[in-house]
Amino acid sequence: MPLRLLAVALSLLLSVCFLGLVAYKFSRDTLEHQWERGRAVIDHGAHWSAEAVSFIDFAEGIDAPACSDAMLTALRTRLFQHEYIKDAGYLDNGHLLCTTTLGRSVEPMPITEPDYLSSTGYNIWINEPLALSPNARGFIIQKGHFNTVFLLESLPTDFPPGIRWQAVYRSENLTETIVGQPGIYRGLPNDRRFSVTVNHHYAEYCSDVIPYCIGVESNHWRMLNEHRWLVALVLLATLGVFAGTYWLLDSRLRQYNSLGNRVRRGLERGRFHFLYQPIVDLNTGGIVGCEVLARFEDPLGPLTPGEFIPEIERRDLTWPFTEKVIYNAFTDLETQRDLPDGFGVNINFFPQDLYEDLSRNLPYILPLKSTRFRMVVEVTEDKHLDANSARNTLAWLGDSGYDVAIDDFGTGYSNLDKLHQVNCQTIKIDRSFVSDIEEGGIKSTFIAYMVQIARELDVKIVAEGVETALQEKELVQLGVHFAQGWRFGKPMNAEALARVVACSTGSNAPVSAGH
Ligand SMILES: Nc1nc2c(ncn2[C@@H]2O[C@@H]3COP(=O)(O)O[C@H]4[C@@H](O)[C@H](n5cnc6c(=O)[nH]c(N)nc65)O[C@@H]4COP(=O)(O)O[C@H]3[C@H]2O)c(=O)[nH]1
Repeated sequence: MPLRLLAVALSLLLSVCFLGLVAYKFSRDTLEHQWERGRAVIDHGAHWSAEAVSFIDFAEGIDAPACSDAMLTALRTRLFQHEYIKDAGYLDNGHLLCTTTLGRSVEPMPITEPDYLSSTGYNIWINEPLALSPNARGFIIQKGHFNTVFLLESLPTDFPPGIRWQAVYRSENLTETIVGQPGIYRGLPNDRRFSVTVNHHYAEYCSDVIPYCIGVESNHWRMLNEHRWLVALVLLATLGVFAGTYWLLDSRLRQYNSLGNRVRRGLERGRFHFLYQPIVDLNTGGIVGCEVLARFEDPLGPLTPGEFIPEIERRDLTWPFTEKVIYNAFTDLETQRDLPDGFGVNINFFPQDLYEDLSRNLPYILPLKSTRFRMVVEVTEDKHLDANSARNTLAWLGDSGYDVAIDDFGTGYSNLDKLHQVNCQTIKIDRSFVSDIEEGGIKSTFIAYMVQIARELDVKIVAEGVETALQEKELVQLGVHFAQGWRFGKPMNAEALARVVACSTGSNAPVSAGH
């Protein structure tokens, strides 16, 4: 999956999670709020009914004539101790004779049939018009000669906008609205007094003291509409989460898959493999050696040497890489019986490894210890080779039986005058000189000069990048004895190399055998 798509997918997932969490929290808070307000309504009713029971008990015990000043004073005094009861009255024979707020009535007021008779003998009126004021409605609880009144407006019904509710009196066969919007209370079973649907939150609470319940419902869309600004803010934050996550992931993934990291991981996980390009003796046509060329491929695709070599240098992985090249190439080639003893295996070294003297570790590379091949160290000339330590290493390599070849000779830092200071056995003419032959370009004229210098210094000369018969012919005429290039074979695997070596005409005498 392309990196960007992966980053988008992960960021989307995270943003959705964020939005989900906020929605969940909002939803929980709303429910919590509903729960609190609903319970407050129920608690008020429950407290009031508890107060009513104790008040009526007290009133029954007053030792004073009915509706006398002494009785009314005792009742009023007691009312001060109660929070919820707003009025109390004395009844006889189905008529109300006096109340604490109005005093003794001139005319005894007939009372209506109660809405409900509790199992403990209390008569209950719900949503009843009250004597104390023309618009007042309330709850009335009565037993014996006394009743108590609770005003409906003292219920804490300050629900936030968007929440609808209904309080009901609920007995076995009666569900009567006390206050609120009809149709909200659902009468769910005890264990399921709570429900969340796509559109609604619904919760229901009942008092343990009296059969008094409330259903509270909030509509999600109405709530969202109520909290428009909050919703806009949350959406903006979600967008921020998406953008932030995308930026972070994208940069992390890019970093993870950067050239440098791919190459480092590739080195640890064996993503390199090696190909071999034949080096041919132009006089005999025999293949006398090969150059080992690294290839890289990981799940993200291949990388060219032009891409991975600079990364290896940048990350100071040059020596571990060269060790791997040597280990793999010699292990690989050793399995090919068709390759003759003394067959030249050219390995590209980094000049900085010669400078830092790391190549002295060569004897510890196992397949090299017992090899029947001959290793040629290929190195491009650069400033590192001017240093004494590099020169000493080159001398040590020669003494230890390794050949040294100066690669890409004639380009960049290479310098004919300095050649005699470097201990080398071969120089490799860069491809750019060879490809110039056909055009008769100025560069090709240097080849004759290089051949002459090589003769004087007694070093072999190999032409790189030979692609055509004409180039081959010209090189032979100029006195170049060894060549490498597509004309003789592209980089190939070890089996293919062994096959072409076996089929090649002429002697397969190693490169060091002559020039
Ligand atoms: N157009 C054309 N090209 C030809 C022809 N014959 C050979 N080549 C290419 O020329 C390059 C020769 O390798 P180089 O000069 O050592 O240059 C190498 C070498 O400097 C570096 N490299 C490759 N493998 C290794 C390695 O294992 N270690 C180190 N240190 N460097 C390596 O990467 C460079 C490029 O390697 P490659 O891409 O494999 O490219 C190789 C080879 O494939 C031809 O006839 N025509």
